[in-house]
Amino acid sequence: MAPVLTFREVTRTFAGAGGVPLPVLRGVSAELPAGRAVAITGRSGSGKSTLLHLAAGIDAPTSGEVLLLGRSLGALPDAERTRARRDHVGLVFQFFHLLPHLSVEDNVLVPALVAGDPPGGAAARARELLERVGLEGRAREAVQKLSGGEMQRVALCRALLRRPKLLLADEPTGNLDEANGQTVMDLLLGLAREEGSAVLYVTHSRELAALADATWTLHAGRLEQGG
Ligand SMILES: Nc1ncnc2c1ncn2[C@@H]1O[C@H](COP(=O)(O)OP(=O)(O)OP(=O)(O)O)[C@@H](O)[C@H]1O
Repeated sequence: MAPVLTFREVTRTFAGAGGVPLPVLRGVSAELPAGRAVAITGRSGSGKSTLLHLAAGIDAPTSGEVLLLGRSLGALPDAERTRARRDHVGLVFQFFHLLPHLSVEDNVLVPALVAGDPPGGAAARARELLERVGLEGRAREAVQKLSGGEMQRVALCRALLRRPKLLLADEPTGNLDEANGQTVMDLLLGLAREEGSAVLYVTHSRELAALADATWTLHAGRLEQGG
């Protein structure tokens, strides 16, 4: 079985100040097998978010390949790349990116709406996920009334709604206090494990990185793998 995610000799160079090339990733190769959780660590500016954006197909490598379930994202036509992302990748961000005026439940349902899934099945799945994160009683409330930790739990349900093979999270606890961050991280990893989703998450916290099965540390454009 192909790994969920493969980086093959990936480089990413940006145009830096004054147009000077800024090589952020200098040849990164790594594989994320199904069901594994990996934490990306490294100093500020080491390329953690860049790596995550490449995994999501939001950004493209300067050279090398990113493969999702064995298919090279760069080789896919735009529409197929979008579909691959929609069908197989769930995203969780630091600032939640929820639609403030919609209800909790409708926020969770957005990916099903975008994909044109049958509404009945999606609604049942949304309720099941909200129950698992302890928000079943809040389903009809406007999401903007929730606390930060609650909002991130909603965002987690949204990301998992369509049973993605890959869950990507960019500092999912970066905007939460320590206790809320721990709760969200426990839920994120616990639910992903139950669902069989592989997880790649960026964190600055050593404690939260230690919850993963492995760590990938970025340093000087290279990736070091740790147990
Ligand atoms: N679109 C872009 N254009 C130019 N430079 C960029 C772009 N995106 C990222 N960079 C640069 O690439 C480097 C790595 O950025 P990235 O956001 O991946 O780092 P990070 O490790 O996630 O940092 P942090 O921990 O501070 O969030 C930084 O120097 C950043 O300024």
